[in-house]
Amino acid sequence: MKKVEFSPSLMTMDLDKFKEQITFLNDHVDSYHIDIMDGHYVPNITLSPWFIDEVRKISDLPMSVHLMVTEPSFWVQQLIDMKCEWICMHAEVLDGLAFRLIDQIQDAGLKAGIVLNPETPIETIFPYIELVDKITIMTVDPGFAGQRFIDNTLEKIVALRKLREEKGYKYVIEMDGSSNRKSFKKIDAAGPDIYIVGRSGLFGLDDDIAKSWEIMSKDYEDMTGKAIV
Ligand SMILES: O=C(CO)[C@@H](O)[C@H](O)[C@H](O)COP(=O)(O)O
Ligand SMILES: [Co+2]
Repeated sequence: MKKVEFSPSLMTMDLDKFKEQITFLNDHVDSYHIDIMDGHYVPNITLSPWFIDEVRKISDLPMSVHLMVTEPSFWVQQLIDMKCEWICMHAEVLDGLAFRLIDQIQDAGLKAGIVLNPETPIETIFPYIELVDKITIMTVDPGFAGQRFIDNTLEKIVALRKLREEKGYKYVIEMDGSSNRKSFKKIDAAGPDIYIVGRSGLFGLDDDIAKSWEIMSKDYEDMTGKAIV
């Protein structure tokens, strides 16, 4: 069975424990999830390219940027210049830009991802789905941590897996939003490749990141019967 990956959403980490948490997670996770918001696409402002540079000083792990912005072109070029390994853009702002931006990212040797809001159907990205390296299904409304899990988004994960199997597409499937003890079982049944874990699933579980990781691993194992490897 293919290994499930966990990618911490760093906007929910404890900034007063930045070095301690990143140093610990470097040995346990496969990538970092960096939420960049512009205050327009969603009514919030969080991380930035500067933050990626700070993480890079103490980590060699791939960074996956989740761009919640109305002008993706501006941010994409900056992230390409920084050689950010995964650049993920919301499908809802890609009309008339999708092919150009996906090419731009991939021509630079980086990976292009597409993110879908809870109410956006997977059919929206069918014209370019065969090109993309990752598809992220939002399981909450974008913009904030601590929101309720939207169950019917999981149907899209199931459909994407089926489609990949049938057509031989290359994308990996990621979920983002409120993955924790309460939702692990239903997420596991849908079967994404990557779980984004934030405050409710990881950072908020204990003051000590090693203990939080241990609790999260146990939660996942209790709820799915599978160990985190
Ligand atoms: O993109 C977003 C929110 O717009 C996510 O990456 C969240 O940062 C994460 O899903 C929070 O998870 P919880 O803290 O709510 O569990
Ligand atoms: Co995100």
